[in-house]
Amino acid sequence: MAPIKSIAIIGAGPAGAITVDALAQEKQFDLIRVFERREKAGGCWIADPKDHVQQLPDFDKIASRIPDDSVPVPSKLPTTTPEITQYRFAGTSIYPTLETNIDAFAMSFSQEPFPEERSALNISRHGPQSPFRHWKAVEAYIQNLLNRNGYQNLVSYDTTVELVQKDTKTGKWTLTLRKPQNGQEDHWWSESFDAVVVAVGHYTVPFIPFTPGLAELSQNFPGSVEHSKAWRDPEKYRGKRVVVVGASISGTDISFSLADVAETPLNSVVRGRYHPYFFDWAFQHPNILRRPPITNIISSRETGERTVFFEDGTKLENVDHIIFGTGYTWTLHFLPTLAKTIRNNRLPNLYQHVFYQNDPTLCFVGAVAAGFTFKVFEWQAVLAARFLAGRIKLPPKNEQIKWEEDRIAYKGDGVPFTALYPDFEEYFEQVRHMAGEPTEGKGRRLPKFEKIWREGFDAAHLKRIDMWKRGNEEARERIRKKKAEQKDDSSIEQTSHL
Ligand SMILES: Cc1cc2nc3c(=O)[nH]c(=O)nc-3n(C[C@H](O)[C@H](O)[C@H](O)COP(=O)(O)OP(=O)(O)OC[C@H]3O[C@@H](n4cnc5c(N)ncnc54)[C@H](O)[C@@H]3O)c2cc1C
Repeated sequence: MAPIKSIAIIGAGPAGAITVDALAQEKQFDLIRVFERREKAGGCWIADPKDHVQQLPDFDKIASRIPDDSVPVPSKLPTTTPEITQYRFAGTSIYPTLETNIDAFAMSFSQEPFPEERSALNISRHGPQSPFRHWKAVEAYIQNLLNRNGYQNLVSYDTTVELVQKDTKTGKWTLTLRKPQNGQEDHWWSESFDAVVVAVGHYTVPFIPFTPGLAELSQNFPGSVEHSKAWRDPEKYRGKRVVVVGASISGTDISFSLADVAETPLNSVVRGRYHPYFFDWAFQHPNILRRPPITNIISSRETGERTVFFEDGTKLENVDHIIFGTGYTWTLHFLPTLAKTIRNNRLPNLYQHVFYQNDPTLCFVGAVAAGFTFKVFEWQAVLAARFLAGRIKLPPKNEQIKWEEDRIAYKGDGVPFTALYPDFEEYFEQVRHMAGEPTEGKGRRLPKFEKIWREGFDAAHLKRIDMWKRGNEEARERIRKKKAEQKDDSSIEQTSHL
């Protein structure tokens, strides 16, 4: 491999930010450039400045199983912004009360502890000593990482990478870039690099399972179908008849937040990734009615019908809202050939989830499922940086392929392939050994995996279970009191009739 002198990083979220530091600390590269389509760093942890996303636009696209996230880049540079761009920019998942869901110290990078400050708005459901952090603290944490050492100068904000192509003659990667120009035509240009690190996350394009009648419902009753990405505040749903679909992190949080707000009972569709020991507690809320998956929806603008049918043959009429907490679809619109190979929310041919086997000058940081995210990004970033600096070699391609085959045999070929849970330590240590130690002060040092991180990770889940148990108990108490009051009222009434 020819020496790597210039590197492009796509994305300035947590993965991109730590990659900048890992690359810079190798002190080996002439040029590091970061391209970020948002106006500032932070990725998933920055709010939409306009916060206009009450309902996601272009519902037809998100209702299909695999949303089309591609922007055609013609050989002649276009003069107008492709329409679909609107959809790709469609807001963030940030809502005012969002907090981290794992303990701050288990989530932080190894050399940058999370600031001590607790929930900025003091809205934590876990009390003042919450181990979790408000999203604004995470945003500041990522931006601080880039503020040091002049890293901000390396970032081109408001810049979307629309296409990445390898020129086989020069061996360089060419990035086609686009920057909006304040009401005027977008500015398009290209830049070339020896290597590219993709750090774009995978929480952009909402996934909504195909459901007969859903698109019609959305058309007949705009605002009735939403994705958790558009979730902001429970008040909007007060007294409304709501179905929440999904029982992973978002679906559970939304169901629990609505249980005392929406019309009772709240209908929660629970199946699929439902975790019997963890999320189960939230669904034991007395106001939540678990429902099996939706089979069909019938709606009519003329008659006002909005009926949802479930797998067990039951139905629910006059539904006001269906909220899908059904996750996101991985997309890579700027690498169209690779994008086509994405299956079951994983990109095949990535050795150690980082190196594209056919050409390891294309690396990925963050192409893994949730769990210890920030630290995993750090380990991956350091591994990629050491390799691109020419300080370590990768095993031959056949061994890389064998690694992937073995993992498929162990984890399957779907989402669990990218889940490092429960073998976090094994992966962290493997990557650390591969990356090796810094030489002559060059490179970021990776510490040994500490058991305490894992304990912190598990403790966070226990804290959430405690919160749910407390909430359930309080709700039961409220219901008991209400029933007792009603009983008192009716006995007074009866007495007065005597
Ligand atoms: C609601 C929600 C809550 C979460 N809570 C937690 C939590 O508590 N703890 C935890 O560890 N994880 C959590 N996560 C997971 C989250 O994905 C990670 O915390 C982390 O933000 C992922 O970092 P990333 O850098 O890989 O991706 P992102 O944070 O998504 O950043 C990717 C960046 O790439 C940019 N980008 C994408 N495509 C392009 C392009 N073509 N050109 C230029 N720029 C591009 C994006 O604008 C973005 O800034 C949560 C996710 C969501 C959605």
